[in-house]
Amino acid sequence: MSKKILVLAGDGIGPEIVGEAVKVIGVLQREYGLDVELDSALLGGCAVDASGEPYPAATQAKARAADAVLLGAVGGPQYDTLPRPQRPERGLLAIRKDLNLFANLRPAMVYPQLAAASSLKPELVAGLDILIVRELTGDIYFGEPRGIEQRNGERVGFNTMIYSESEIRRIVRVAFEAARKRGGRVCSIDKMNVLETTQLWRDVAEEVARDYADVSLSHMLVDNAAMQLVRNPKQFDVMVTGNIFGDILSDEASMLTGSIGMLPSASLDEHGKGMYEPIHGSAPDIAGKGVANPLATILSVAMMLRYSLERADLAERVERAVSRVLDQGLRTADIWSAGCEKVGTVAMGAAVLAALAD
Ligand SMILES: NC(=O)c1ccc[n+]([C@@H]2O[C@H](COP(=O)([O-])OP(=O)(O)OC[C@H]3O[C@@H](n4cnc5c(N)ncnc54)[C@H](O)[C@@H]3O)[C@@H](O)[C@H]2O)c1
Ligand SMILES: CC(C)[C@H](C(=O)O)[C@@H](O)C(=O)O
Ligand SMILES: [Mg+2]
Repeated sequence: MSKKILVLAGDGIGPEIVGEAVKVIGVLQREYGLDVELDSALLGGCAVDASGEPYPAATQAKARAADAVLLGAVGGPQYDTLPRPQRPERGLLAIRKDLNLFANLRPAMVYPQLAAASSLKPELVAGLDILIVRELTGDIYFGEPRGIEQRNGERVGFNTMIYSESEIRRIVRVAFEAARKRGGRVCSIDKMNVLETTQLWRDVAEEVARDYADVSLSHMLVDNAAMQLVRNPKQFDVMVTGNIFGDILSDEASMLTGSIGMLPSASLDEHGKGMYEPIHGSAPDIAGKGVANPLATILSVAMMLRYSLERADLAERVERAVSRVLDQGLRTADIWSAGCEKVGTVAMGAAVLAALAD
């Protein structure tokens, strides 16, 4: 039976980059026997515009019924003054929570062709291949109480950082399982010197490690981890951390690879259902200009093929095609360097389509 993919283009550059990724899926369907049905729905600002809600019931029903979801990005300055429940980002958090997508895999890999595009020296990043495993449905993002209120004659803002041991255990297990198939090393990132939540995180990580004699576990405080990522990023194999630290560290790691426009992600539940999206946002500063890099979204399709559609062969085909267009010297503006050919979103997508046959 065909698998169902729900496409949520979202806002800003979302429709531009998702357009190219959907063309890739189309070629895989027509020429490589990928058996999927595509449907689409609204999430984020476009959904607010249409229905007043960022995660409408119609989208929820389709998302629950889908085997995998492909998302562009949501948000934009025009929505930043809306009441919080109507903000596009709330829609994104709601779909992650609703589908129980607790395991966010954010690989940061440096393509050899792009080592010079990194903001670090090429020798520091050449060959870099790290996996950030970010918990996605807990932490300060979802903790209650939260709010802004008057206390003693002034406004105070507050959020709650909270993790249960079962939430920590299941994400740390994901990291250990991934490490087993890679370099065999997990570094757990916390702030246990200050925060009780992350003391528990460290304790549970140690407990999980007892079941994985073949994988080594180390710990690092998050401030040091942020520094080590730019000092010597190749020391890491798998990094596992909570929602807020993972958000920040994965954007930092993206620049090691040349551009945030290169980093895909998979957000998975316990059963292999997933949502796939680039880690970047809706990039309002370049939306509508046809210059956004579609490769993170196309590489997110590769992750979907691997994790939700059981087509690792096609995932490799897509990843090879991306590497091939980089070999050809084609670059969107964010990864451009002297001597390369600058192309826009559609031309980059077309080049990947052509390279699929290689
Ligand atoms: N998953 C998501 O949907 C998601 C993620 C992050 C931010 N956002 C939202 O996106 C909006 C903009 O946020 P921001 O500006 O902080 O982050 P952003 O990631 O959208 O943009 C940061 C910078 O990176 C550039 N950039 C991002 N993606 C690119 C691509 N594919 N090609 C070339 N350049 C790219 C942008 O032009 C910008 O200069 C906000 O509303 C934010 O909430 C959404
Ligand atoms: C838009 C925002 C809610 C989101 C997050 O913080 O998780 C984004 O930054 C991401 O990394 O996917
Ligand atoms: Mg982020």
